[in-house]
Amino acid sequence: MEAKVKRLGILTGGGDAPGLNAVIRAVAKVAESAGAELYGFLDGYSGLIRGNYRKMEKRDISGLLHRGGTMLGTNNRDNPFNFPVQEGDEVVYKDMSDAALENLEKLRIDRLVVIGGDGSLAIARELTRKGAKIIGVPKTIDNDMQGTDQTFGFDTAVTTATEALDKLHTTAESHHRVMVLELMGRYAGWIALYSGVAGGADVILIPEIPWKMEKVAEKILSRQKEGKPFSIIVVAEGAKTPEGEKIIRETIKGSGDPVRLGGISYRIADMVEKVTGFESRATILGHVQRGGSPSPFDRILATRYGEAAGMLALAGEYGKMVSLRNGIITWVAFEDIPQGCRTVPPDHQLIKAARNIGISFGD
Ligand SMILES: Nc1ncnc2c1ncn2[C@@H]1O[C@H](COP(=O)(O)OP(=O)(O)O)[C@@H](O)[C@H]1O
Ligand SMILES: O=P(O)(O)OC[C@H]1O[C@](O)(COP(=O)(O)O)[C@@H](O)[C@@H]1O
Ligand SMILES: [Mg+2]
Repeated sequence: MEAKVKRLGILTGGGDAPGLNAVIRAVAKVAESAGAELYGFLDGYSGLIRGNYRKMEKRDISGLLHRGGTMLGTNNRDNPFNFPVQEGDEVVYKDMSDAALENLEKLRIDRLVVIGGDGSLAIARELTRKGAKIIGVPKTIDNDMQGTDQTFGFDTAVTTATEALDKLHTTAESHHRVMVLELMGRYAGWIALYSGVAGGADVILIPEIPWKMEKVAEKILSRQKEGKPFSIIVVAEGAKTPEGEKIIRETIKGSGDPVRLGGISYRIADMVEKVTGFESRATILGHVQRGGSPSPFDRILATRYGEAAGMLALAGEYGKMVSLRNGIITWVAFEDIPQGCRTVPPDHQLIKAARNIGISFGD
């Protein structure tokens, strides 16, 4: 293929997700076969603003497919429109988007591939309005992005969470306990729902479905009556308490979305002990869900996304995000991507199926 475009840039933004390296590899391979150069910006948008980059050579992309994380580094704080700058003893937040655009121009980067979640791609959309020519690739373990049916990283996170559930099962059964597993996902319950079903949870609590302690206790006690004096509860970090409170672990100064959720599982374990008399323990699985080698599904999805993004960029397209629709890779214009996070519809088919096989959602 003879490319219109001769020099591509690439960066990864937001929390890392298994499959980032597989996307980078696919973009690099299509660029190489079209005779185009590829420049990788380091640590997300901060590399673009500060001009920290590396030219990607053939040797850089070998051995990448199965590697977790991102070889380029990433960052889930920095926003070019509100970027921390040291002024004397003080850190002040400034609009540094012009510096980002100037670096693209200085390096004569024709098209930039941004691999990121809703936050990083919202920034990409703003930069596009200012003249940057960007192709987006949807990433996040949370699977909460609008404009696509699935993000890469989700399948691996679900696999990791399912393995954790299998392990919690044996100890729950041995000790006749209720084990509560808290999973990531921010304001969406996708990881909790999918791994809860895959791991045989008895109760799944997600932000999308308000729940009551009595209903959770009912499920635990009915299992006890059936001769199963142990239970597994999966809870999404974004699930609220029955009183509607979301549990925040910390707020990160300067971040566009400063809230970091965490801790609901401890509240639930305490309530379960009080209400049912069962001994209960909480586990927060945490960043293990973001790490490790991508599953075959994620390697394939990431490769398909990377190939499509590279081809679009090389053809001179921009202002588009690659997307998966009904098993087909396609694209969606940035301005046609609905705002906000894609949460689990409470009437999702998997929720119905889960209810029909006896899983409680606490409602
Ligand atoms: N809705 C938003 N609009 C604009 N910028 C955002 C938004 N949400 C987050 N950001 C910025 O985007 C960066 C990346 O967002 P984050 O949610 O951490 O990762 P991701 O790209 O995976 O969604 C954050 O540092 C934050 O500054
Ligand atoms: O790494 P941090 O700053 O603790 O952030 C944790 C958050 O990032 C995630 O792991 C991934 O979210 P993003 O893909 O939007 O970055 C969330 O599930 C979690 O709430
Ligand atoms: Mg996000």
